[in-house]
Amino acid sequence: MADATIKGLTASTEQFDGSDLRVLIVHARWNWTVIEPLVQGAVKSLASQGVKESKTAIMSVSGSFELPSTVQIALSTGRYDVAIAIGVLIKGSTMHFEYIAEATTQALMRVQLDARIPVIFGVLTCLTEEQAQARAGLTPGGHNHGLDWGLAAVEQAVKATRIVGTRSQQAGAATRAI
Ligand SMILES: Nc1c(NC[C@H](O)[C@H](O)[C@H](O)CO)[nH]c(=O)[nH]c1=O
Ligand SMILES: CC(=O)[C@@H](O)COP(=O)(O)O
Repeated sequence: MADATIKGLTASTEQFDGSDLRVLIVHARWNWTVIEPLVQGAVKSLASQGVKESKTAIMSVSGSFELPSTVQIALSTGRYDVAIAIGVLIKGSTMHFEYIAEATTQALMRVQLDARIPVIFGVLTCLTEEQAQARAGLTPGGHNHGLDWGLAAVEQAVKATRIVGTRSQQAGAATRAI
């Protein structure tokens, strides 16, 4: 019998309505065979929670290192309620992996805190190609993590809206304060 695992995302007991959300996906093109199913998984998950295709923007960048700046610039437009940054780093023979993994992770955290808009961390940091394939649901027993990123995106965006109000409510509050 295969070893049981306790790992993984437990679904919330609450259902989140994504129908009003504007979602940005920025993905790298490095390691495309794994990126493509991850992006498809995220899109499928968003749609299953009501996010409209017309309100889902998808942008690509070359590598994971380019994710933070592009997410930051896009969020600065005020057009999105949440972003999902998707990249796949696979350990090679130099220290490239370690530097990019660390810098990209730190930068994506900074971008979401500075923007006060949730950024979902869809960056896999894999030691082997097989690890990446399993996490994109490409091998038996694997699981497409893009599905989880879509769930996290809608939950975070809805919860952020509950805390600060919708953008039109925020605009109203600012006007009254002035
Ligand atoms: N090796 C991987 C990279 N490397 C490319 C960098 O992310 C970047 O595009 C380049 O250094 C130019 O700034 N990117 C990945 O996403 N995954 C890798 O495994
Ligand atoms: C710049 C690169 O992508 C490359 O030199 C990194 O090499 P490795 O993945 O073998 O560490």
